[in-house]
Amino acid sequence: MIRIGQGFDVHQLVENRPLIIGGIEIPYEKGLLGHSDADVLLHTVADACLGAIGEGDIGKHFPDTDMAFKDADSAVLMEHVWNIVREKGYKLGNLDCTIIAQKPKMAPHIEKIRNRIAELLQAELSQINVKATTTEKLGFTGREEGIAAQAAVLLVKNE
Ligand SMILES: Nc1ccn([C@@H]2O[C@H](COP(=O)(O)O)[C@@H](O)[C@H]2O)c(=O)n1
Ligand SMILES: C[C@@]1(CO)OP(=O)(O)OP(=O)(O)OC[C@H]1O
Repeated sequence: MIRIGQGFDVHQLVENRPLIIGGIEIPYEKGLLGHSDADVLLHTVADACLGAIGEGDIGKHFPDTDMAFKDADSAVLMEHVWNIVREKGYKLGNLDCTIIAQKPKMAPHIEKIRNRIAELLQAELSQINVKATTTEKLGFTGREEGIAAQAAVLLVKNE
């Protein structure tokens, strides 16, 4: 059996926060605001995985009202989600995701992010694709008020 999931997330860009995307810290003058480390890409991937197995979303598993998740490392949340996926008997088919950011330029960081996600999902590099796009200065991402991410995942049931 195969299952498809999709994810979408947005976090506000503010001063005095580190910019963490896809499990890596990116040197930049601003960072993303959230209850956790606000890793917009890992939240999106986690949501896509939870969606594929019919397990709701990360807010259900890690409520932003719970101080246990204050400043949480989203890589740890992602590992937790991936354990749920594995316990249900699924492995990764492939993951495709997009970071929507006017700035910073993501291209120099894409391979590192891809490697980190492959590590977190216990997958081959060829199963993971990470893209970036601007919105041509349009909308909240274009005004650099925030960064969004979306993902599509295919999970395959172990034989
Ligand atoms: N934050 C970003 C946004 C885009 N890129 C790369 O630039 C290419 C062109 O972007 P457009 O928004 O004009 O389509 C895009 O395909 C990415 O390769 C980036 O590195 N960082
Ligand atoms: C990750 C969680 C939990 O710390 O908080 P945030 O970092 O605010 O992220 P969001 O994508 O708004 O929702 C999921 C949350 O419950």
